[in-house]
Amino acid sequence: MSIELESLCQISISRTMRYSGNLRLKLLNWWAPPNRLFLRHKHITNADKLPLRALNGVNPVQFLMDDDDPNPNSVNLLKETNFALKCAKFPCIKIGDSPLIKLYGEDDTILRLDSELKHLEEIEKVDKKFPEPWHSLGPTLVKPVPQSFKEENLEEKFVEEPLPENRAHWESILDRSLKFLPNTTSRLANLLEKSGFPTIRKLLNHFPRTYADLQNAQGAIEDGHYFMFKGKVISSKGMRGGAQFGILEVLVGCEIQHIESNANESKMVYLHLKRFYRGTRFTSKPFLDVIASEYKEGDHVYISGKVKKKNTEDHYEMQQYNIDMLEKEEQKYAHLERKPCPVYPAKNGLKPNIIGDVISRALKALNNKIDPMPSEVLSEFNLLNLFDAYLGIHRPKTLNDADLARRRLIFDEFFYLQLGRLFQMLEALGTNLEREELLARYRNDKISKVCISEWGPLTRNLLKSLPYSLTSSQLTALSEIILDLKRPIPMNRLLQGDVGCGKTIVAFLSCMEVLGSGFQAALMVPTELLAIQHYQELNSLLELLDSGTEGFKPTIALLTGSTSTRERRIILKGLQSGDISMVIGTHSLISEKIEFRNLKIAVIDEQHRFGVVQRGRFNSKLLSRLRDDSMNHDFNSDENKAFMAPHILALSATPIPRTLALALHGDMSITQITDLPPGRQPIETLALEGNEAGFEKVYKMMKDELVADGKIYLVYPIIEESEQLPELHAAATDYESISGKFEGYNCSLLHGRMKAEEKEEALTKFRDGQTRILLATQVIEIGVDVPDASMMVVMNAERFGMAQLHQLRGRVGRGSKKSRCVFLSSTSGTLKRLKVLEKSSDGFYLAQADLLLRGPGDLLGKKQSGHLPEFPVARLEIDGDILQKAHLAALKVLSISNNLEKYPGLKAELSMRQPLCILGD
Ligand SMILES: Nc1ncnc2c1ncn2[C@@H]1O[C@H](COP(=O)(O)OP(=O)(O)OP(=O)(O)O)[C@@H](O)[C@H]1O
Repeated sequence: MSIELESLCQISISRTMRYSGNLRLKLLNWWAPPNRLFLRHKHITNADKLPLRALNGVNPVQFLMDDDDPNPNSVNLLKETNFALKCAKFPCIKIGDSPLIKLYGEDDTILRLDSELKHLEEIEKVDKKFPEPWHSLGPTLVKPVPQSFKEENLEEKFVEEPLPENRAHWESILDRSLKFLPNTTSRLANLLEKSGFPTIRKLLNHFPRTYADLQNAQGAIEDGHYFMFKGKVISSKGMRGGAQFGILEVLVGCEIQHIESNANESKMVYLHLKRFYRGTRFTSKPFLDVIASEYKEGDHVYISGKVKKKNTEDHYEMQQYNIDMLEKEEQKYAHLERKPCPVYPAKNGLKPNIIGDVISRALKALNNKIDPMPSEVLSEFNLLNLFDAYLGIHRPKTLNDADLARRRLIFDEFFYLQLGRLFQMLEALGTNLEREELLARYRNDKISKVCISEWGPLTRNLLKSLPYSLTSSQLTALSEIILDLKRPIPMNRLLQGDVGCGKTIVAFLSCMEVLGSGFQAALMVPTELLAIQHYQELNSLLELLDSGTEGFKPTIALLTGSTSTRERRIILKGLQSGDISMVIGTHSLISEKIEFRNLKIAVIDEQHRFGVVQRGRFNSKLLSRLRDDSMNHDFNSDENKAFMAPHILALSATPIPRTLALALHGDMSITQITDLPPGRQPIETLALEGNEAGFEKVYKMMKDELVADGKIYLVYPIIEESEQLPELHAAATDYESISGKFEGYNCSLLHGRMKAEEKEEALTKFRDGQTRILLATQVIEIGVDVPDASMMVVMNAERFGMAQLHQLRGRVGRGSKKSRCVFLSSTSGTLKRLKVLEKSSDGFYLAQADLLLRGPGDLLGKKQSGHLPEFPVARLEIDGDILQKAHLAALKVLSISNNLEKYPGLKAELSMRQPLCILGD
């Protein structure tokens, strides 16, 4: 009985088995020289796949079924099997006289490149006991291939394999299983899959940990180093290594320059290249002869890999190597340039060499059609195409190649993140016009001139009444915001500025622009204290309004957790009816019960404390109302404007470097206030050890400050003394002793456990000058504004993060008075970090330094960094410029095709990387 294969390269026995119940094919073949199949007893089990090859491409291969099976059942079963039935399902195998049986479905049929020899090698490679052949480092050189195994032709077939309809080329290759790679047995593919490489993309994204220096073996050859050689094969032997394995040993002689003596002298070194094949079946003579015959005496070869000295002088052993045949004359005499050699990290027990070897094969299977990135983006942003990037990172000729490749791969990480966020935002918009409008805004993020005359009368009125003039960056920021407010789509803007730069007034004026045209505004802040402060400040500014001109004075309400039920009810009613124009409050503003009549702007102060989720909730609450309403969606009609999602203006004093801001808020426009109001004096900063001498010095400084009419904040890490942390100073505990020490100057206490009115009273007394020393915890960190506070002392300062300390320091120096800040450390060891603050008062610089020092997670704190996506290659702290480019590129792509219809490849890639984005989260 025989099975005929029709140019078939692989049979999945498991499919046959499944199909034919208990059928066990006893195949006699193992591996094949040109015209015959070697017969060997082998039971094929359910899981086995046997790679086969049509030996001359035309004649069918014959498999002989062994009728001498010691187990008669299998033969009987075979005989009893109704092949006619099977053949209907598998029409390309012929069993006996039956019609052909097809083993795979149309899509799965892949022409395999496997040679039996390669198959055996792979089995070796997964074996843990022996070192594996080393992956190729010289892709330009020719590899010796046994005559009958025409690898190149088969590779071509792999690449040109017809793709299923609607599947882009890059999608079909990069996202395919490793099974489809040339020379990869299913056993190896399964092993790779289990180790975390289910697709070719995953494998190619396993980047080298570092690059070893692959040197031309000209000088001294050091043990354990990577070298490349050119030489001639002296002998090639296949040997039995006992009953369990076969060994191929190729001896190569290389003539190298002997640098220890005269420069013109050369010497011979001998390389013993060893490869092991584990398994009794690899000990047979025919097998050993065939592997040995791959290399013939006198062959010119190129070898690269790690050397190990042998006992005999000038003899080296190489078990991790790559060998390529040098066929062209110029290759034989060309100088070998030193180059980087990728060193891969192991993964889930999989050895780096196996990984490197499969990566080599994957690279061979790719071509430059795999890149979905539009060519205009590649050229505008000076990027390598993806194919070259993969080659560059895995097989660089120079370290510069690797660096260029790395930049392209980082670009992708950022680009798809930005594209996803922007795409999602555009998807949420109804019409094409709105999308174009939004993109136009992103493109012209910066405005060139400020036109105050185009602002609303209320805004101009308040501006005129201010006791100071806005700085130029405050004016530009406000213009950008007002321009956004006039547009028919919701703004999503982040206003950043260092502590005390005057963001609040910009936010107030933005709200006035909206209130003046009859809409409502909401200002949400993280603490009650801040809500009260803003409420008081806005009311006192409105008092200054020149009531004679326009006559409209908006009504402002304060809504916090401490607002009484009765008052709350009145406020909610007022917001619903529109009688209240603006509400300032804490996160109670996003509670479900609040209904606005026509909210047009929501300002979120210190937005990083609320996190992206809460910001989104504010938004979606109103969005859902918009969707629920059965009105027509013409955004320009006045009625509909009331139901449009509100404009969002987020304020952030935490100086997030632009890089981080983009990564976090890729979907937001960013405005930065870069200057401070005039007349500010630099804060004199001192970092001291909090020992006796340190405290004495500080008390002396405090006394001087009080005598000079100053006001002092004392900041503590905790409220009450703690037994667990005896070294920490506590605000409430210190109150008595400080009051005693500075007799004649009143002190007050402010901490989170106090009631809202008590906090307000303490702050008001301090602001009014009734108390001159305020002992506080970090509740004052955010937004507290007492312009004439002139000194701050922070106890156990190392307990606070750098950004936090910078925020705290920003509570002083907010007026024209010269101010000082002292950071006291618990020990001398912790003083060093605090000294950085002595040198710089630039929040952005400090944040950047923090980012470099501690990485993004630490800078933002756990809560917020959870919103940061993970970047496998990129490091936010150093790759900010690439992120910026990626942002621009994403905008460019979307402005050409805002639904990505023109770029199906990008869309496919995006859906693969961020499926929720395309599906609609
Ligand atoms: N252009 C200006 N000229 C003079 N003083 C100004 C100007 N703008 C704002 N101020 C004042 O500067 C102080 C700090 O402003 P504001 O509280 O708005 O800063 P901020 O950026 O919100 O700071 P923080 O991040 O600390 O909350 C306030 O007292 C404010 O009145």
